[in-house]
Amino acid sequence: MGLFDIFRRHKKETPASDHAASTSLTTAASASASTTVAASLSTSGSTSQQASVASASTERSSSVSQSASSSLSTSVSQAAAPLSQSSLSASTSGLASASSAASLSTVAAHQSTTLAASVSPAVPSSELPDETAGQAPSGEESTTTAPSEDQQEKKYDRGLEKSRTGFGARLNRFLANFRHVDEDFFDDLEDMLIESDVGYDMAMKLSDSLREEVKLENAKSKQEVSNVIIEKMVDLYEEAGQGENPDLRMAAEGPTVIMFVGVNGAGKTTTIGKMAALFKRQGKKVLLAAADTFRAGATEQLDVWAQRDGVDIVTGPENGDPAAVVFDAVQKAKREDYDVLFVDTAGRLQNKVNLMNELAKMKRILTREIPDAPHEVLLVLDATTGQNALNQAKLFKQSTDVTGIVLTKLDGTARGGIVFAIRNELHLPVKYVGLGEKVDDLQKFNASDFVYGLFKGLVEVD
Ligand SMILES: Nc1nc2c(ncn2[C@@H]2O[C@H](COP(=O)(O)OP(=O)(O)OP(=O)(O)O)[C@@H](O)[C@H]2O)c(=O)[nH]1
Repeated sequence: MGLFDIFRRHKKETPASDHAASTSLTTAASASASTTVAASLSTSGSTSQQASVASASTERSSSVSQSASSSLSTSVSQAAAPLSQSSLSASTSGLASASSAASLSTVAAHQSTTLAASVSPAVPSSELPDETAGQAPSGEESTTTAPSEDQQEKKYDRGLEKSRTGFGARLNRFLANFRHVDEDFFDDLEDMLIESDVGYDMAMKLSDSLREEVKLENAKSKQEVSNVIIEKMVDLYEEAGQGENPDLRMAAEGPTVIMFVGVNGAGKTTTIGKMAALFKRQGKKVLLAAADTFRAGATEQLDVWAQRDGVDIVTGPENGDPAAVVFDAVQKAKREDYDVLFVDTAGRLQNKVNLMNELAKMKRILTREIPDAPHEVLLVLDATTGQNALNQAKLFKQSTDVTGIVLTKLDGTARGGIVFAIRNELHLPVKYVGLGEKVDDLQKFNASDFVYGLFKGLVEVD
Protein backbone atom coordinates (compact mmCIF):
# COMPACT_ATOMS: atom_id res chain seq x y z
CA MET A 1 0.00 0.00 0.00
CA GLY A 2 1.43 3.38 -0.98
CA LEU A 3 1.50 6.43 1.20
CA PHE A 4 -1.52 8.07 -0.26
CA ASP A 5 -3.55 4.89 0.10
CA ILE A 6 -2.66 4.94 3.78
CA PHE A 7 -3.72 8.53 4.09
CA ARG A 8 -6.90 8.01 2.11
CA ARG A 9 -7.77 5.03 4.26
CA HIS A 10 -7.30 7.05 7.42
CA LYS A 11 -9.25 9.89 5.95
CA LYS A 12 -12.16 7.62 5.16
CA GLU A 13 -12.08 6.03 8.59
CA THR A 14 -11.82 9.32 10.41
CA PRO A 15 -13.65 12.59 10.00
CA ALA A 16 -11.06 15.15 8.94
CA SER A 17 -11.71 17.39 11.91
CA ASP A 18 -10.96 14.55 14.24
CA HIS A 19 -7.76 13.42 12.66
CA ALA A 20 -5.49 14.53 15.41
CA ALA A 21 -6.96 12.17 17.91
CA SER A 22 -7.40 9.19 15.77
CA THR A 23 -4.41 7.32 14.61
CA SER A 24 -6.26 4.14 14.04
CA LEU A 25 -4.24 1.51 15.72
CA THR A 26 -4.11 -2.14 15.99
CA THR A 27 -5.74 -2.94 19.22
CA ALA A 28 -3.11 -5.04 20.71
CA ALA A 29 -3.60 -4.14 24.26
CA SER A 30 -0.78 -2.78 26.06
CA ALA A 31 1.95 -3.50 28.35
CA SER A 32 5.17 -1.78 28.00
CA ALA A 33 8.70 -1.06 28.06
CA SER A 34 11.22 1.35 28.80
CA THR A 35 14.12 3.46 29.87
CA THR A 36 17.32 4.82 30.22
CA VAL A 37 20.60 4.71 28.86
CA ALA A 38 22.12 3.61 25.76
CA ALA A 39 24.86 1.27 25.79
CA SER A 40 27.83 1.30 23.67
CA LEU A 41 29.08 -2.08 22.81
CA SER A 42 32.65 -1.55 22.15
CA THR A 43 36.02 -2.28 23.42
CA SER A 44 37.14 1.23 22.77
CA GLY A 45 38.47 3.01 25.76
CA SER A 46 39.67 -0.07 27.43
CA THR A 47 43.12 0.08 28.81
CA SER A 48 45.65 -2.59 28.16
CA GLN A 49 45.18 -3.65 31.71
CA GLN A 50 41.53 -4.12 31.00
CA ALA A 51 42.22 -5.90 27.83
CA SER A 52 44.22 -8.54 29.57
CA VAL A 53 41.66 -8.87 32.30
CA ALA A 54 38.96 -9.11 29.73
CA SER A 55 40.70 -11.86 27.92
CA ALA A 56 41.26 -13.71 31.16
CA SER A 57 37.60 -13.47 31.89
CA THR A 58 36.76 -14.71 28.44
CA GLU A 59 38.75 -17.84 28.90
CA ARG A 60 37.22 -18.39 32.24
CA SER A 61 33.76 -17.97 30.98
CA SER A 62 34.16 -20.21 28.02
CA SER A 63 35.33 -23.02 30.18
CA VAL A 64 32.34 -22.41 32.37
CA SER A 65 29.96 -22.45 29.51
CA GLN A 66 31.46 -25.58 28.13
CA SER A 67 31.20 -27.52 31.28
CA ALA A 68 27.78 -26.21 31.99
CA SER A 69 26.45 -27.05 28.60
CA SER A 70 27.70 -30.57 28.61
CA SER A 71 25.98 -31.48 31.78
CA LEU A 72 23.44 -28.93 32.48
CA SER A 73 21.95 -29.04 35.81
CA THR A 74 20.85 -26.46 38.25
CA SER A 75 24.13 -26.56 40.01
CA VAL A 76 26.80 -24.91 37.97
CA SER A 77 30.04 -23.37 38.92
CA GLN A 78 30.79 -20.03 37.45
CA ALA A 79 32.64 -16.79 37.49
CA ALA A 80 30.25 -14.47 39.09
CA ALA A 81 31.41 -10.92 39.41
CA PRO A 82 32.49 -8.81 36.50
CA LEU A 83 36.18 -8.57 35.85
CA SER A 84 36.08 -5.73 33.45
CA GLN A 85 33.19 -3.74 32.27
CA SER A 86 35.02 -2.09 29.48
CA SER A 87 33.39 -3.74 26.58
CA LEU A 88 29.80 -3.45 27.37
CA SER A 89 29.20 -0.17 28.97
CA ALA A 90 25.84 1.35 29.29
CA SER A 91 25.54 4.97 28.49
CA THR A 92 24.65 7.29 25.75
CA SER A 93 28.17 8.45 25.60
CA GLY A 94 30.42 5.64 24.71
CA LEU A 95 33.51 7.41 25.90
CA ALA A 96 32.14 8.52 29.19
CA SER A 97 30.97 5.08 29.97
CA ALA A 98 34.12 3.49 28.77
CA SER A 99 36.17 5.58 31.08
CA SER A 100 33.99 5.03 34.06
CA ALA A 101 33.96 1.43 33.17
CA ALA A 102 37.69 1.64 32.97
CA SER A 103 37.95 1.36 36.67
CA LEU A 104 38.12 -2.32 36.79
CA SER A 105 35.37 -3.61 38.76
CA THR A 106 36.92 -6.13 40.78
CA VAL A 107 37.52 -9.35 41.04
CA ALA A 108 35.64 -12.04 40.65
CA ALA A 109 34.69 -14.36 42.99
CA HIS A 110 35.08 -17.51 41.18
CA GLN A 111 32.37 -19.02 43.16
CA SER A 112 30.79 -22.30 42.94
CA THR A 113 27.14 -21.74 43.43
CA THR A 114 24.57 -24.35 43.84
CA LEU A 115 21.65 -22.80 42.22
CA ALA A 116 18.41 -23.66 43.69
CA ALA A 117 16.30 -21.38 41.65
CA SER A 118 13.39 -20.30 43.69
CA VAL A 119 9.89 -19.95 42.51
CA SER A 120 7.83 -17.16 43.90
CA PRO A 121 4.14 -17.54 43.78
CA ALA A 122 2.18 -14.59 42.57
CA VAL A 123 1.07 -12.19 45.23
CA PRO A 124 -2.06 -10.11 44.85
CA SER A 125 -1.07 -6.53 44.13
CA SER A 126 -3.02 -5.35 47.17
CA GLU A 127 -0.45 -7.14 49.31
CA LEU A 128 2.58 -5.56 47.70
CA PRO A 129 5.00 -3.98 50.09
CA ASP A 130 5.45 -0.22 49.88
CA GLU A 131 9.18 -0.43 49.43
CA THR A 132 8.60 -1.53 45.90
CA ALA A 133 8.38 2.13 45.00
CA GLY A 134 11.42 3.21 43.12
CA GLN A 135 12.14 -0.14 41.62
CA ALA A 136 8.64 -0.73 40.67
CA PRO A 137 6.99 0.33 37.52
CA SER A 138 5.64 3.77 37.88
CA GLY A 139 2.23 2.93 36.49
CA GLU A 140 -0.57 3.10 38.94
CA GLU A 141 -3.28 1.40 37.06
CA SER A 142 -4.40 -2.07 37.73
CA THR A 143 -3.02 -4.65 35.37
CA THR A 144 -6.29 -6.51 35.25
CA THR A 145 -8.35 -3.81 33.61
CA ALA A 146 -7.63 -3.42 29.95
CA PRO A 147 -7.73 0.13 28.67
CA SER A 148 -10.42 0.79 26.09
CA GLU A 149 -9.56 0.93 22.43
CA ASP A 150 -10.12 4.65 22.48
CA GLN A 151 -7.77 5.13 25.43
CA GLN A 152 -5.21 3.03 23.62
CA GLU A 153 -5.43 5.15 20.52
CA LYS A 154 -5.05 8.37 22.47
CA LYS A 155 -2.09 6.95 24.32
CA TYR A 156 -0.41 5.94 21.08
CA ASP A 157 -1.04 9.34 19.63
CA ARG A 158 0.38 11.05 22.70
CA GLY A 159 3.35 8.70 22.77
CA LEU A 160 4.28 9.69 19.26
CA GLU A 161 3.72 13.37 19.84
CA LYS A 162 7.38 14.25 20.19
CA SER A 163 8.46 12.31 17.16
CA ARG A 164 5.68 13.73 15.10
CA THR A 165 6.25 17.32 16.05
CA GLY A 166 10.02 16.94 15.89
CA PHE A 167 9.99 15.27 12.53
CA GLY A 168 7.33 17.58 11.15
CA ALA A 169 9.06 20.68 12.47
CA ARG A 170 12.31 19.66 10.83
CA LEU A 171 10.65 18.95 7.53
CA ASN A 172 8.77 22.23 7.74
CA ARG A 173 11.93 24.16 8.55
CA PHE A 174 13.63 22.52 5.65
CA LEU A 175 10.79 23.37 3.30
CA ALA A 176 10.60 26.94 4.59
CA ASN A 177 14.01 27.53 3.04
CA PHE A 178 13.02 25.82 -0.14
CA ARG A 179 13.51 27.86 -3.27
CA HIS A 180 14.16 25.30 -5.93
CA VAL A 181 15.53 21.82 -6.31
CA ASP A 182 19.28 22.02 -6.70
CA GLU A 183 22.35 20.44 -5.14
CA ASP A 184 22.01 22.55 -1.98
CA PHE A 185 18.49 21.28 -1.64
CA PHE A 186 19.71 17.68 -1.59
CA ASP A 187 22.54 18.48 0.84
CA ASP A 188 20.09 20.12 3.23
CA LEU A 189 17.65 17.27 2.82
CA GLU A 190 20.32 14.73 3.71
CA ASP A 191 21.29 16.74 6.81
CA MET A 192 17.67 16.99 7.87
CA LEU A 193 17.12 13.27 7.50
CA ILE A 194 20.29 12.33 9.36
CA GLU A 195 19.29 14.65 12.20
CA SER A 196 15.98 12.83 12.34
CA ASP A 197 17.78 9.51 12.90
CA VAL A 198 16.69 7.81 9.71
CA GLY A 199 20.31 6.71 9.31
CA TYR A 200 22.98 7.69 6.82
CA ASP A 201 22.17 4.85 4.49
CA MET A 202 18.49 5.69 4.26
CA ALA A 203 19.25 9.41 3.87
CA MET A 204 21.49 8.71 0.89
CA LYS A 205 19.09 6.26 -0.73
CA LEU A 206 16.28 8.70 -0.32
CA SER A 207 18.16 11.61 -1.69
CA ASP A 208 19.28 9.57 -4.71
CA SER A 209 15.84 8.33 -5.56
CA LEU A 210 14.36 11.79 -5.04
CA ARG A 211 16.57 13.28 -7.70
CA GLU A 212 14.74 11.19 -10.25
CA GLU A 213 11.35 11.42 -8.71
CA VAL A 214 11.24 15.18 -8.31
CA LYS A 215 12.12 15.53 -11.98
CA LEU A 216 9.66 12.89 -13.11
CA GLU A 217 6.79 14.30 -11.16
CA ASN A 218 7.78 17.80 -12.10
CA ALA A 219 7.37 18.80 -8.48
CA LYS A 220 7.91 22.51 -8.04
CA SER A 221 5.82 23.82 -5.22
CA LYS A 222 6.66 23.21 -1.59
CA GLN A 223 3.68 20.96 -1.14
CA GLU A 224 4.54 18.91 -4.21
CA VAL A 225 8.12 18.48 -3.09
CA SER A 226 7.00 17.61 0.45
CA ASN A 227 4.59 14.99 -0.87
CA VAL A 228 7.28 13.45 -3.05
CA ILE A 229 9.74 13.29 -0.16
CA ILE A 230 7.26 11.64 2.15
CA GLU A 231 5.94 9.26 -0.45
CA LYS A 232 9.45 8.18 -1.36
CA MET A 233 10.32 7.61 2.28
CA VAL A 234 7.30 5.43 2.71
CA ASP A 235 8.10 3.50 -0.46
CA LEU A 236 11.64 2.80 0.68
CA TYR A 237 10.37 1.87 4.11
CA GLU A 238 7.85 -0.56 2.70
CA GLU A 239 10.34 -2.07 0.29
CA ALA A 240 12.84 -2.72 3.07
CA GLY A 241 10.15 -4.40 5.16
CA GLN A 242 9.12 -7.04 2.62
CA GLY A 243 8.60 -10.39 4.29
CA GLU A 244 8.82 -9.09 7.85
CA ASN A 245 6.43 -10.64 10.30
CA PRO A 246 5.21 -8.02 12.77
CA ASP A 247 3.44 -10.57 14.99
CA LEU A 248 4.90 -12.60 17.79
CA ARG A 249 5.51 -16.23 16.87
CA MET A 250 3.60 -18.39 19.29
CA ALA A 251 4.19 -22.09 19.92
CA ALA A 252 1.74 -24.41 18.18
CA GLU A 253 1.48 -26.25 21.47
CA GLY A 254 3.14 -26.05 24.85
CA PRO A 255 4.78 -22.97 26.28
CA THR A 256 5.86 -20.11 24.03
CA VAL A 257 9.28 -18.90 25.10
CA ILE A 258 10.29 -15.28 24.51
CA MET A 259 13.80 -14.15 25.37
CA PHE A 260 14.60 -10.48 25.87
CA VAL A 261 18.09 -9.21 25.10
CA GLY A 262 19.60 -5.75 25.03
CA VAL A 263 21.95 -3.49 26.91
CA ASN A 264 21.40 -2.29 30.44
CA GLY A 265 18.73 0.27 30.83
CA ALA A 266 17.18 -0.25 27.42
CA GLY A 267 13.98 -1.36 29.10
CA LYS A 268 13.99 -5.17 29.04
CA THR A 269 12.59 -5.67 32.51
CA THR A 270 9.94 -3.01 32.10
CA THR A 271 8.92 -4.43 28.74
CA ILE A 272 8.56 -7.89 30.23
CA GLY A 273 6.45 -6.45 33.03
CA LYS A 274 4.19 -4.73 30.55
CA MET A 275 3.97 -7.68 28.19
CA ALA A 276 3.26 -10.10 31.02
CA ALA A 277 0.33 -7.92 32.04
CA LEU A 278 -0.89 -7.90 28.47
CA PHE A 279 -0.82 -11.68 28.13
CA LYS A 280 -2.30 -12.16 31.58
CA ARG A 281 -5.22 -9.98 30.60
CA GLN A 282 -5.69 -12.20 27.59
CA GLY A 283 -6.11 -15.13 29.95
CA LYS A 284 -2.67 -16.66 29.45
CA LYS A 285 -0.73 -18.40 32.18
CA VAL A 286 2.52 -16.46 32.34
CA LEU A 287 5.88 -17.32 33.90
CA LEU A 288 8.91 -15.02 34.18
CA ALA A 289 12.54 -16.14 34.41
CA ALA A 290 14.85 -13.66 36.15
CA ALA A 291 18.01 -14.65 34.29
CA ASP A 292 19.75 -11.32 34.82
CA THR A 293 21.56 -12.44 37.92
CA PHE A 294 24.49 -10.09 37.33
CA ARG A 295 23.04 -6.66 37.92
CA ALA A 296 22.29 -6.08 41.57
CA GLY A 297 18.59 -5.51 41.97
CA ALA A 298 17.57 -6.83 38.57
CA THR A 299 15.86 -9.90 40.00
CA GLU A 300 14.03 -7.81 42.59
CA GLN A 301 12.90 -5.41 39.89
CA LEU A 302 11.40 -8.23 37.85
CA ASP A 303 9.91 -9.75 40.98
CA VAL A 304 8.09 -6.49 41.65
CA TRP A 305 6.59 -6.67 38.19
CA ALA A 306 5.62 -10.32 38.71
CA GLN A 307 3.81 -9.45 41.91
CA ARG A 308 2.17 -6.49 40.37
CA ASP A 309 1.03 -8.44 37.32
CA GLY A 310 0.01 -11.44 39.41
CA VAL A 311 2.22 -13.85 37.49
CA ASP A 312 4.80 -16.39 38.66
CA ILE A 313 8.54 -15.96 38.55
CA VAL A 314 11.61 -18.18 38.78
CA THR A 315 14.67 -16.53 40.31
CA GLY A 316 18.19 -17.52 41.32
CA PRO A 317 20.79 -16.10 43.68
CA GLU A 318 22.61 -12.89 42.79
CA ASN A 319 25.64 -13.69 40.66
CA GLY A 320 24.36 -17.20 40.22
CA ASP A 321 24.32 -18.93 36.86
CA PRO A 322 21.60 -17.42 34.68
CA ALA A 323 21.44 -20.60 32.61
CA ALA A 324 20.38 -22.49 35.69
CA VAL A 325 17.47 -20.09 36.20
CA VAL A 326 16.47 -20.62 32.59
CA PHE A 327 16.68 -24.36 33.02
CA ASP A 328 14.44 -24.35 36.08
CA ALA A 329 12.00 -21.96 34.47
CA VAL A 330 11.59 -23.96 31.29
CA GLN A 331 11.13 -27.15 33.29
CA LYS A 332 8.46 -25.49 35.38
CA ALA A 333 6.77 -24.01 32.31
CA LYS A 334 6.51 -27.46 30.72
CA ARG A 335 5.53 -29.29 33.88
CA GLU A 336 2.86 -26.82 34.94
CA ASP A 337 1.44 -25.97 31.52
CA TYR A 338 2.33 -22.30 31.29
CA ASP A 339 1.33 -20.60 28.06
CA VAL A 340 4.18 -18.11 27.93
CA LEU A 341 7.64 -17.93 29.47
CA PHE A 342 9.45 -14.56 29.36
CA VAL A 343 13.19 -14.69 29.95
CA ASP A 344 14.95 -11.54 31.20
CA THR A 345 18.68 -11.51 30.49
CA ALA A 346 21.65 -9.44 31.56
CA GLY A 347 22.62 -6.44 29.47
CA ARG A 348 26.17 -6.31 30.60
CA LEU A 349 28.63 -8.95 31.63
CA GLN A 350 32.37 -8.86 31.88
CA ASN A 351 32.62 -8.20 28.20
CA LYS A 352 30.80 -8.67 24.96
CA VAL A 353 32.11 -12.18 24.41
CA ASN A 354 30.91 -13.31 27.79
CA LEU A 355 27.53 -11.77 27.28
CA MET A 356 27.08 -13.46 23.95
CA ASN A 357 28.32 -16.79 25.36
CA GLU A 358 25.80 -16.51 28.13
CA LEU A 359 22.97 -15.79 25.73
CA ALA A 360 24.00 -18.70 23.52
CA LYS A 361 24.08 -20.99 26.52
CA MET A 362 20.57 -19.99 27.57
CA LYS A 363 19.31 -20.56 24.06
CA ARG A 364 20.86 -24.01 23.93
CA ILE A 365 19.07 -24.97 27.11
CA LEU A 366 15.74 -23.69 25.87
CA THR A 367 16.09 -25.51 22.56
CA ARG A 368 17.07 -28.72 24.26
CA GLU A 369 13.99 -28.58 26.46
CA ILE A 370 11.56 -27.29 23.83
CA PRO A 371 12.88 -27.90 20.31
CA ASP A 372 11.45 -24.81 18.63
CA ALA A 373 12.21 -22.49 21.55
CA PRO A 374 12.97 -19.68 21.94
CA HIS A 375 10.07 -18.73 19.70
CA GLU A 376 11.19 -15.13 19.75
CA VAL A 377 14.40 -13.37 20.71
CA LEU A 378 13.38 -9.75 21.11
CA LEU A 379 16.08 -7.13 21.14
CA VAL A 380 15.04 -4.20 23.30
CA LEU A 381 16.36 -0.86 22.03
CA ASP A 382 16.07 2.58 23.56
CA ALA A 383 14.79 4.90 20.83
CA THR A 384 16.26 7.96 22.53
CA THR A 385 19.77 6.73 21.85
CA GLY A 386 19.44 7.01 18.10
CA GLN A 387 22.35 5.69 16.11
CA ASN A 388 23.88 4.19 19.22
CA ALA A 389 20.88 1.89 19.49
CA LEU A 390 21.38 0.93 15.89
CA ASN A 391 25.00 0.03 16.48
CA GLN A 392 24.10 -2.10 19.48
CA ALA A 393 21.49 -3.82 17.41
CA LYS A 394 24.04 -4.70 14.75
CA LEU A 395 26.31 -6.28 17.35
CA PHE A 396 23.52 -8.28 18.96
CA LYS A 397 22.29 -9.39 15.58
CA GLN A 398 25.72 -10.68 14.66
CA SER A 399 25.94 -12.87 17.72
CA THR A 400 22.37 -13.86 18.52
CA ASP A 401 19.45 -14.83 16.31
CA VAL A 402 17.37 -11.79 17.06
CA THR A 403 13.84 -12.18 15.65
CA GLY A 404 12.38 -8.77 16.36
CA ILE A 405 12.74 -5.43 18.07
CA VAL A 406 10.96 -3.76 20.94
CA LEU A 407 11.63 -0.06 20.61
CA THR A 408 11.24 1.60 23.98
CA LYS A 409 10.98 5.23 25.03
CA LEU A 410 9.56 6.33 21.74
CA ASP A 411 7.65 8.81 23.89
CA GLY A 412 10.95 10.43 24.81
CA THR A 413 12.40 11.13 21.41
CA ALA A 414 11.67 13.73 18.78
CA ARG A 415 13.52 11.65 16.24
CA GLY A 416 11.25 8.79 15.31
CA GLY A 417 13.37 8.27 12.21
CA ILE A 418 15.11 5.45 14.07
CA VAL A 419 12.22 3.23 12.99
CA PHE A 420 13.23 3.77 9.36
CA ALA A 421 16.87 3.08 10.13
CA ILE A 422 16.06 -0.16 11.95
CA ARG A 423 14.12 -1.52 9.04
CA ASN A 424 16.48 -0.30 6.39
CA GLU A 425 19.72 -1.39 8.01
CA LEU A 426 18.73 -4.31 10.19
CA HIS A 427 15.81 -5.85 8.36
CA LEU A 428 14.22 -6.76 11.63
CA PRO A 429 10.58 -6.09 12.39
CA VAL A 430 9.73 -3.71 15.21
CA LYS A 431 7.10 -5.78 17.02
CA TYR A 432 6.26 -3.56 19.96
CA VAL A 433 6.96 -0.01 21.00
CA GLY A 434 7.24 1.44 24.50
CA LEU A 435 5.50 4.75 24.88
CA GLY A 436 5.95 5.39 28.59
CA GLU A 437 6.84 3.75 31.89
CA LYS A 438 3.43 2.54 32.89
CA VAL A 439 2.04 -0.92 32.51
CA ASP A 440 -0.25 0.06 29.65
CA ASP A 441 2.40 1.94 27.73
CA LEU A 442 3.28 -0.88 25.38
CA GLN A 443 1.76 -1.08 21.93
CA LYS A 444 1.93 -3.56 19.17
CA PHE A 445 3.68 -1.76 16.36
CA ASN A 446 1.85 -1.07 13.16
CA ALA A 447 4.11 0.30 10.46
CA SER A 448 1.55 2.13 8.36
CA ASP A 449 -0.10 3.70 11.36
CA PHE A 450 3.29 4.84 12.55
CA VAL A 451 4.03 6.44 9.22
CA TYR A 452 0.63 8.04 9.18
CA GLY A 453 1.23 9.38 12.69
CA LEU A 454 4.56 10.90 11.65
CA PHE A 455 3.37 12.60 8.54
CA LYS A 456 -0.22 13.49 9.13
CA GLY A 457 -0.67 17.17 8.75
CA LEU A 458 2.21 17.35 6.30
CA VAL A 459 0.60 15.60 3.39
CA GLU A 460 -2.23 16.86 1.31
CA VAL A 461 -4.53 14.19 0.03
CA ASP A 462 -7.24 14.73 -2.58
N1 LIG B 1 9.61 6.96 29.03
C1 LIG B 1 9.79 5.64 28.96
N2 LIG B 1 10.55 5.04 29.91
C2 LIG B 1 10.72 3.72 29.82
C3 LIG B 1 10.12 2.97 28.76
N3 LIG B 1 10.50 1.67 28.94
C4 LIG B 1 11.29 1.63 30.07
N4 LIG B 1 11.42 2.85 30.60
C5 LIG B 1 12.23 3.21 31.79
O1 LIG B 1 13.60 2.89 31.51
C6 LIG B 1 14.30 2.54 32.70
C7 LIG B 1 15.11 1.25 32.51
O2 LIG B 1 14.25 0.21 32.24
P1 LIG B 1 14.58 -1.29 32.66
O3 LIG B 1 13.41 -2.08 32.30
O4 LIG B 1 15.09 -1.34 34.03
O5 LIG B 1 15.79 -1.58 31.68
P2 LIG B 1 16.60 -2.95 31.54
O6 LIG B 1 16.96 -3.07 30.11
O7 LIG B 1 15.86 -4.08 32.14
O8 LIG B 1 17.87 -2.63 32.37
P3 LIG B 1 18.77 -3.67 33.17
O9 LIG B 1 17.87 -4.40 34.10
O10 LIG B 1 19.73 -2.76 33.87
O11 LIG B 1 19.41 -4.54 32.16
C8 LIG B 1 13.22 2.43 33.76
O12 LIG B 1 13.24 3.63 34.50
C9 LIG B 1 11.92 2.34 32.97
O13 LIG B 1 10.81 2.84 33.68
C10 LIG B 1 9.33 3.64 27.76
O14 LIG B 1 8.80 3.08 26.80
N5 LIG B 1 9.20 4.98 27.93
